[in-house]
This record gives sequence, C-alpha cells and structure tokens, in this order.
Amino acid sequence: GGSGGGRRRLPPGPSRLPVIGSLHHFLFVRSPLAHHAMADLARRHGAPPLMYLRLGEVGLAVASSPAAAREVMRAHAAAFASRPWIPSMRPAMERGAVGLVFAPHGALWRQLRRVSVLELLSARRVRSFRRVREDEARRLVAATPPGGAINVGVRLAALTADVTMRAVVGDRFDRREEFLRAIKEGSRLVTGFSLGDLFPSSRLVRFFSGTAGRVMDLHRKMFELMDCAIRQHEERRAAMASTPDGAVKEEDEDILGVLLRIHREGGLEVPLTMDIVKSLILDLFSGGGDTSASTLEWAMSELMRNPGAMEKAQAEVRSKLQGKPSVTEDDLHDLKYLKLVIKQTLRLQPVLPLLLPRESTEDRKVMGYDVPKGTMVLVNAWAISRDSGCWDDADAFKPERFEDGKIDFKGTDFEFIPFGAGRRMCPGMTFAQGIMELVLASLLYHFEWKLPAGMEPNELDMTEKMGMAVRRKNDLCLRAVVRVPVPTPP
Ligand code: HEM
Repeated sequence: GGSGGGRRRLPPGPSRLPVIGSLHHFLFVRSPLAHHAMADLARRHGAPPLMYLRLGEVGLAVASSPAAAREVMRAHAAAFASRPWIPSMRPAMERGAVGLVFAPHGALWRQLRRVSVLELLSARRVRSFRRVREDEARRLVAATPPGGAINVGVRLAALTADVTMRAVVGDRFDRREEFLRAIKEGSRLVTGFSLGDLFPSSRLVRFFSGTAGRVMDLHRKMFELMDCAIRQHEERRAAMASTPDGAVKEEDEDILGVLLRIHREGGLEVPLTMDIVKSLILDLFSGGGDTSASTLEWAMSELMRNPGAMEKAQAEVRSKLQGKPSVTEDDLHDLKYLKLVIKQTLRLQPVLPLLLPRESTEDRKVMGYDVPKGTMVLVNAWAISRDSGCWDDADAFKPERFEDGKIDFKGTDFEFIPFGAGRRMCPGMTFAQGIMELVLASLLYHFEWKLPAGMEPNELDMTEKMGMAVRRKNDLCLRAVVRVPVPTPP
C-alpha cells in the first residue's frame, strides 16, 4: 500500500543534511567497502533491520536482518523486483542494450528470465558443458608448476573466463584473446559504488569520473566482438546444414547457439532483438567469471587459514578417488565435505555482499515504515550471514555447521542468501557450482599447498577489495607440492 495521507514515516537511519544527504556519515566509517560501511552505520544507529539513508540524490534502504531481507525479496517481491540503472551504464542502456541483469521488472525481463532459467543455464545445459569444465580443470592442474609459487587468483580468473567463454560462444571463436582482454577490462572498470552513482543527475560528476566514457567504448568493442561471434555461428550453421548430418546437435550447442535458435524460431511474447541477445550474452560473462573465481580464491584462502579443514577436505577427495589420474564430475557426488567448504566460504565471503541493487517501483509499507517509490534497496547479505544473532561463532570457518543439511543457499533461508532470493535470484547458481566443485576438488586432489616461507596460517591476510565481485586485496601466492602425479596432456 502507499503512504496515504499524513506524514511519511521513513525507516530509521542517520541524520540527513540537505544536498549531500547522509554522505557525510561515510567520512567517519572505518572501511571504504560499502558492505562494511553500511553495517557500521547500522550498528551506530541502533541496528535497525531496515535503515534509510540519503546518498546525494538517491534514497537508499538497506536490509540487514533475515526478516528484513524476507520482506524485501519475498513479501513485497513485486515492488522490489526492478534494478536501478547505474548512471555510468545509463548511456549504453538507453541505446537498448539491456539484458537480464538490468531489465526492469516487466514483460522483457520475464521473457529473458524464462529463456535463461529453462534453456541457457538449466541443469541439463550446465551438464552439457561437462567436457569443457573437465578440460579446463586438467589444464589448470597441468600448468601448475610444482614447487614454484603461483598466483592462485590470476589462474582461477583465467580458468573461469575460459570456461565461460567456451560455454557461451563456443570453442572456435577466433577473437578469443580480444574478448578475454575486454572482459578483464570490464571487471577493472566496474568497482561497485562510485561517487558518480550517488548523484545520478550530476553530469559534472559523471564527466569527472570518466567511467561512463570508458564503459561506452568497452561496450562498443564487446558488441563488435559479439557481432563477429554471431556471424561465425551463422556461417557454421550454414556449412553444417549442407552436410549429410544436417544441423548442429542440440547437446553440442553453446549458449549463443541456443539463443540464436530461439531468435530464429520466433513466436516469443516479446521479440528478441539482436541488441538484447548481445546484452544477455554480456550479462552472462559479467555475472559468470569473477564471482566463481573470487569464491574459489576465498575458499583456498580459508582452507590455508584452517589446516584442519584443508586436511579433512583433501582426505575426502583422495579416499574417494583412490589414485585415479584426475577428478571427473562423476567423482563429485560423494564429496560431501568439499561442498560444505564451498557453502561455508559463501557464508563468510559472499562475493556480492550487497547482492545486486533493487529499486522500488511503488510506495510500500515495510516493517511499519514507508519506503517511497524510487528508493534504491540493498540487502546486506554479508552482514546477515555473519550476524551473531543467527550464527554460533559467526566469524569462524566451520564447514561442519552445514552438516545437518538444514540451511542452504537456494533462496529460502534468509540468514544465508549469497545468490539472493525471489524473482531476481541468481539464475547461474548451478553453472557456478559446476565450476567451483570440480576446480576445488582438482586443486586439493593433486597438490599440497604451502604458504610463503615463514608465514603461519593465522597470518594470512584476508583484506577485501571491491571489483565486479569482492576479491582479495593482496594476491594469494601459494606453492604447490605434487601429491598425486599430474596427468600429461594427450
Ligand atoms: C559464486 C558465483 C555467483 C554468485 C555468488 C552470484 C550471485 C548473484 C546475486 C547475489 C545476484 C542478485 C540476486 C538478487 O538480486 O536477489 C545474481 C544475479 C544474477 N546472476 Fe549470479 N552469481 C554467481 C554466478 C553466476 C553465474 C555463473 C552466472 C551466469 C553464467 C550468473 C548470472 C547472473 C544473472 C544474469 C543475474 C541477474 C538475474 C536477474 O536480475 O534476474 N551468476 N547473482
């Protein structure tokens, strides 16, 4: 319902000054990371489950308890199912380049969501990329120099980019290197909140920050590369059609191939334009790579800090594999502890700690307060999953806490929502799990991992840094000692 007559009763929060809103409060918080800053601010203002801030021109509501998260994502699902258009991305969006991530809640979004969930990222489709994952995991293991120090994060980022690339546009895309470079540049450009985002109409700020221009250039580049990938797909299809076997077999299709088929077949409620096809593909790249890679890097970091958990996870994978040359996906079913390690990592280090921003499309009363239409809504999943009111020994890395299987990240347990919940929940969860489980199992199976000489487990620094996803500020450099011989490539 709306705010009706009378005075609005906004959720509690820091005092507001004209023009700059609550921005001055951020000058005094300990940490420049938005999820820490929001948690700090909430703590210093009586820990309201739903807090209201004005940042520049943007009204912002932050949910910091499971109950508030449930209100926003389930009870008032329809009112909070859109996303704000980040100012630095607006020029690209206004040209029609809207994919799944930023499509407003409506017919186009519903269409893209259905296609993504049922066709592009379904469990069946994810299974069809098994060979790609196994291939890349073996390559990673084979390329790990025994004894020498390796930068774990860099290797993992390259691996997830390669897997995503092959699943999305196929093995044979011949401008692969350019594409990978563009993706890397993209994750450098997007760094969560920037000053420009807080003053949406201030063209001056946007101009100074310069991000918009670079986003636009990169966007043009990506679209040009996508045009080329689409052309190659069409040519291959034409060539295949003239062979006795006929068309590309459905189980061999990459995601772009599936989308082009759907585009050709037509008959959709909202027709897919080529710009929408390209934007959706780009969403899968930006959603897919950094999130899984960072989660894996955090998992390795936590295991290095917790040698007991490392030992247990390694013992499990080695006893299940019994000396086999490498990990395959058939082996993953039984790796119960490994899956708990990933869950526990997502609890302590949800790589999108504020999920992705939502925006209210109507006035709503939430927990007795008025949340006006047009408010940006964030859910502090990080603060919630470390809340000592919900979790025993909340900051401790204990995979065993998930052993009873009662709590999962599927969007129904609001104290643990690393993939969000409700209509906008991450559609790439199965895709991500596929990569993360196989890669982590492979790293633990073949190698013992050593910290730099003289460093104790509890000295490993865990400082975070904001990028497309939250990652380590300082590189994780580890030495790999071979335990199970690495298979030589055929
Ligand atoms: C560890 C890995 C990942 C994490 C932690 C993660 C997390 C999230 C979160 C928190 C959201 C917002 C949910 C909400 O608003 O309630 C989201 C949305 C999304 N994710 Fe993921 N994600 C991951 C991997 C992936 C992968 C692999 C893909 C695709 C290949 C993907 C594609 C998307 C897309 C397209 C959306 C937007 C959905 C919409 O707005 O309707 N994600 N993800």
